[in-house]
Amino acid sequence: MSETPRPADLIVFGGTGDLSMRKLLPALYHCDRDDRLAPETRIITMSRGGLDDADFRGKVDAEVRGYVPADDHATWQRFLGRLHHVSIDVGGQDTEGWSRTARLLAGHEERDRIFYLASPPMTFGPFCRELHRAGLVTPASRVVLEKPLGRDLASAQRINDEVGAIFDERQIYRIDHYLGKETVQNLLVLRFANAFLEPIWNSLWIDHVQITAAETVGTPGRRGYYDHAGALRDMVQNHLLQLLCLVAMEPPSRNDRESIRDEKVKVLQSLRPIVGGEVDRFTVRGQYTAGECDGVRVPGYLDEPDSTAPTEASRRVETFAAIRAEVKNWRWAGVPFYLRTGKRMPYRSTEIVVQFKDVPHSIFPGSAPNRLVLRLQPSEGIRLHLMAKEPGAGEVALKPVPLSLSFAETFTSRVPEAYERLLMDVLAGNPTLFMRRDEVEAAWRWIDPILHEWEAQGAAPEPYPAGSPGPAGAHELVLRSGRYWYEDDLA
Ligand SMILES: NC(=O)C1=CN([C@@H]2O[C@H](COP(=O)(O)OP(=O)(O)OC[C@H]3O[C@@H](n4cnc5c(N)ncnc54)[C@H](OP(=O)(O)O)[C@@H]3O)[C@@H](O)[C@H]2O)C=CC1
Ligand SMILES: O=C1O[C@H](COP(=O)(O)O)[C@@H](O)[C@H](O)[C@H]1O
Repeated sequence: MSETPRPADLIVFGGTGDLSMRKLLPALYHCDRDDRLAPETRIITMSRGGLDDADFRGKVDAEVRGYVPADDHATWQRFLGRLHHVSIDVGGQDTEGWSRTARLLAGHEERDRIFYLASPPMTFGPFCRELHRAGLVTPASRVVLEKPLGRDLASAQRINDEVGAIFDERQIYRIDHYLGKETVQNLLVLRFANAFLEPIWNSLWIDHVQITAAETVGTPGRRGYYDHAGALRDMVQNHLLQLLCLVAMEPPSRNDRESIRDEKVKVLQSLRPIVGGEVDRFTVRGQYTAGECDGVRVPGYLDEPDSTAPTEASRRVETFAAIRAEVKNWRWAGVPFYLRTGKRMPYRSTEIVVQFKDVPHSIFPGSAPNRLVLRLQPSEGIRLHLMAKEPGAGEVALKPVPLSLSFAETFTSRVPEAYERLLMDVLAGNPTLFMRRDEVEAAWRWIDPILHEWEAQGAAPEPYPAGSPGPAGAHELVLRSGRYWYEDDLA
């Protein structure tokens, strides 16, 4: 039986940004529609845009409507009624914004108070300090920090210190929305609730692993954020490394937040550092130029529509990154983990491909190694590529055939968006699927030398046309060891 939701005030800092409009507000609407928000729960958003409640509701009505089902007018109106907006310039000595926030929150100190920081990471410290100064942190407060936490190890440590000066670690929820995706949670179930995989889940049987997060979207309107992030900080440091951890981790002793997080940290600490001259051999960076994506002609990164003009930072930022990583431990010695992510790729797909080794001695011509594909999105599912005999008499002819599990076909209930799950976990005070400080910092420790080398070189990334599967260097990265990317699983 589901618990009755408790009334809460959810304060979303960065409430007019891309994340809020595309993901958070649609997810909250779905929660509302499923009666998972208490009637009194309010969503108070903040930005510098000078909007009031009515302006903001109008903006959401116009912009978020496209991301949610248009079937329930009454629920939509109820949802709009929960929204409030405070115009505030954090870090800009804005006292009026904080006074208005205090007036809105006054009298509701007993409620759960969630501060969701959906804003650039450099605003996290100032926001927490100003929040504390305004006297708005209650014992029932929690703070959610979006990724990437900082832009390198030093800034991540500083932000962790700054936020930690105001909130206890138990009140801090470091979000990586990939951990809320159904297939990602299913990866743990697949590995640790089935006996057959564990004996072959190692370097004796596995040749290599590919983790791809390909997007068709570009970065229109996000130059302010993206020029200072790039694909390595935006996707690899967090989402892709989290996926790598879940594939590579040892079986935890319990399904609880500390046991799982302990095992993930061990993987991050076992990653072989990529330093100095190795960076050119083991990493690739690209930036999209104009091309055709999803059948539409789109501009290159530098010509994306934005309120600010491209700068030198825009020219150097990567919208595609690929890395050959290695986990230096007994289980994974010699097994490359290829990671890649890119904007304006030919398809939207996030997949983990586990490529097994070939049979030690083949008695049939045309055999190919088995491959396990975990598809995170779209159409979540698991596929195992096996060899089978083509029916017929005469010579045995082999054919690779997939054994497929589609979640949509197997389970009738709607697969919730990752943010729905995670927002509900924050409201319920459950931090299991959130990252611990040492985990985030261990990821930065591995990423830092790559960033430093790229920055020291100062070179522009390799161009690739929008709608293509990334720069030529990405193919050379895998080809050097006689491998290739599995595009056919993704398309
Ligand atoms: N977009 C996405 O799909 C995802 C984004 N994220 C993370 O979420 C964060 C935000 O990303 P995104 O939404 O794309 O960024 P945007 O640039 O689109 O939005 C940033 C938001 O923060 C507000 N803001 C920035 N500085 C201040 C300030 N000093 N005072 C008040 N408000 C401020 C902006 O409002 P205004 O400028 O009007 O003040 C805007 O609402 C980033 O850390 C990103 O990594 C994480 C997962 C997915
Ligand atoms: O964190 C981010 O994720 C999105 C991709 O998320 P997905 O759930 O659609 O795979 C990405 O577009 C964005 O740049 C990044 O900040």
